[in-house]
Amino acid sequence: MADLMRALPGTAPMDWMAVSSYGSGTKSSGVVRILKDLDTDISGRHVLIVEDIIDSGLTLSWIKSNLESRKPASVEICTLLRKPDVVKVDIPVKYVGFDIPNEFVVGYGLDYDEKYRNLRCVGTLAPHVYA
Ligand SMILES: O=P(O)(O)OC[C@H]1O[C@H](OP(=O)(O)OP(=O)(O)O)[C@H](O)[C@@H]1O
Ligand SMILES: Nc1nc2[nH]cnc2c(=O)[nH]1
Repeated sequence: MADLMRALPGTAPMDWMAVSSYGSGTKSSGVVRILKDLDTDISGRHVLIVEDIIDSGLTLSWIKSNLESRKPASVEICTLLRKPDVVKVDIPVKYVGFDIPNEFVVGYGLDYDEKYRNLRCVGTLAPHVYA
């Protein structure tokens, strides 16, 4: 997020939502839980959702509908990483950093069971780590 903000030409107010559907696994549970909601009223505002990764698209599809129910002026999506499965759900993503293969990745903020977020790169884990 800090890297994105440094790359923007102007300033934009930011707010955070924390949601989880993966928990401590590498497969989506299919249930999205809000761990922390926005503090800002977004009605009438132009909203850019910033995601780290879109995999099945389930999380974003849920977040987008949830935010749209709050009557913003517009909702667009930006993601650092996008996996191929997301084509199965119809989510228009305005800004994509990298399209990546269908593998579970960690690093640069992405975790496996709350580990590896601190890696400066994005990479895959050796299979024995999941076992
Ligand atoms: O497109 P999807 O298949 O829904 O996956 C994408 C979501 O998965 C990750 O969150 P995650 O649920 O892993 O958060 P957590 O690690 O805190 O459980 C990531 O931050 C996205 O929000
Ligand atoms: N850490 C991590 N979380 C995810 N959530 C959905 N896909 C992924 C992934 O590849 N890595």
